Amino acid sequence: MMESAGAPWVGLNSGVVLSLIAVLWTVVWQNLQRLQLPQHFLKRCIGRHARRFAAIVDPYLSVTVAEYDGGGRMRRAEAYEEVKAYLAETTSRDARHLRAEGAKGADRLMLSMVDGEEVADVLLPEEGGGTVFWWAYSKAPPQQQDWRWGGGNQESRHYYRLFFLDRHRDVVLNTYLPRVRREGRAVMVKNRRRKLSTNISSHEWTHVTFEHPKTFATLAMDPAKKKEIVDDLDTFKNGKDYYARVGKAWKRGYLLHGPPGTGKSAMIAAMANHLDYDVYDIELTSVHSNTELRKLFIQTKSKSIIVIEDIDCSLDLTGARGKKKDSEQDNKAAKADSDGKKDTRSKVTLSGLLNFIDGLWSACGGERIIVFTTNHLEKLDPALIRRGRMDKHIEMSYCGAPAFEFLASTYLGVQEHELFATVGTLLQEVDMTPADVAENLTPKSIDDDADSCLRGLVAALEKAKEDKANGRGKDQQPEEEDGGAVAALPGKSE
Ligand SMILES: Nc1ncnc2c1ncn2[C@@H]1O[C@H](COP(=O)(O)OP(=O)(O)OP(=O)(O)O)[C@@H](O)[C@H]1O
Ligand SMILES: [Mg+2]
Repeated sequence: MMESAGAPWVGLNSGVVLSLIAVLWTVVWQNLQRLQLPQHFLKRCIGRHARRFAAIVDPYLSVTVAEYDGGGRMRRAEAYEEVKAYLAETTSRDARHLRAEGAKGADRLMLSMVDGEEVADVLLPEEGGGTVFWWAYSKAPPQQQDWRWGGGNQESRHYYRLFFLDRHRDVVLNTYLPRVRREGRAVMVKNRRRKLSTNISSHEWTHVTFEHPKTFATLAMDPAKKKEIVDDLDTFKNGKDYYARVGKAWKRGYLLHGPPGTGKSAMIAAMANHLDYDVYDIELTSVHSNTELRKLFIQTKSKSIIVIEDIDCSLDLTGARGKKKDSEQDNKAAKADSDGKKDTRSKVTLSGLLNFIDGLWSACGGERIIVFTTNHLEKLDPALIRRGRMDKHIEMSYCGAPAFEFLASTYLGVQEHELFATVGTLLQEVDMTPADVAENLTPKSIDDDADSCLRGLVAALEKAKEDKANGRGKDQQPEEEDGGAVAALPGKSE
């Protein structure tokens, strides 16, 4: 049953009616003042009657759910997201003008109201049924905003407003709104498309839908090692109670190290797919200070993997903590180089990063994984990678025979072949990354088959062996800019 008679109060007509009443009220007020009645009498009189009068003029109360609440502009209010999701699911049939966004699943759309649109909603039968509420969607004009929200940004902020009668106050606050939030959360989970976010500037994330195909099923590595990692991730994901019980922040740090092309980035994608988490890829060189790093972190949501790739390249970490006073370094970090030289390294300091990892973790809720990757483990400050910060160190190494056989099965669909033994022996003699092996196993033309691909791989391995014998192997490749030799190569673990 719809109380459609109530609609005009919140519709276009309400504006006209209220204006008339406002004019009348002003006239009455001015005449009362002219009568020169004592102020306290006026106040008491108005106070007593004002609520009753307001209830006659507009019997509807309202609850506003704003896009950004008291937490500032950093993060959209959860309640707002939940109401939006709830209304998208339950009332899109009633609204006349809708906005559509892509949802999970290629053909699906998530619908929401456009500005100024109103829809009705009713209580469920078990909640008493029948009672009608009105939801309106609108935006606050820029001048009404808190200046802290946008600085110079004059964008409007949106809000949902629920209208209801005074006699329904209890049921709205204690039954209806809690259900709206619950159901909204369920809709969000259903429609959730995972995001890959990266910081385009020092304080702002931008995101695309995360659709990386890599899974643990297609990641070549020692099966025992793979199982250990998958178990570790599962234990973490299901460990909410455990972390609460032992009083630890619900987070886990992984350090992936190994030469280029050994699958570190592929492993991160597999982790995100396995856990169904979002990924935040922090580009440290765009972050100008520790404060900005903190701001970026505060904006991340739970159920996410925060990634800092090639940590040794983006940050001057070695011994930084010992050499300089932290606060001094923090201050300096915010300023440009005095000699005007362009510094491509981040101004984030080691102490800033350490605070970021363990200090703030605890304050910002849980279920976050942080992953560092590096090609040079020995360059990292021990403080950064000690257990408790980087709980699990995973070495990604050159391709061994088992990894090769796994790749042959994935890429070519062959489990056995006469060249397997030759490839296995050659892989013991030369270092080839899984990336290079995978590339050799990828058919390049329509005529390529398992045979030709494997022969190509054998040829590539023999050439690498010859180069190594002639002193042109990987170990002799260019030295680093700072003159240090390329790190000692880790042995095969497979
Ligand atoms: N162990 C592996 N199993 C399956 N594919 C792999 C493996 N290692 C690498 N690859 C493939 O090789 C390519 C490069 O790998 P990836 O980018 O993960 O290397 P990386 O270790 O992150 O290198 P870098 O240190 O240069 O960032 C990817 O396409 C990936 O799918
Ligand atoms: Mg990588």
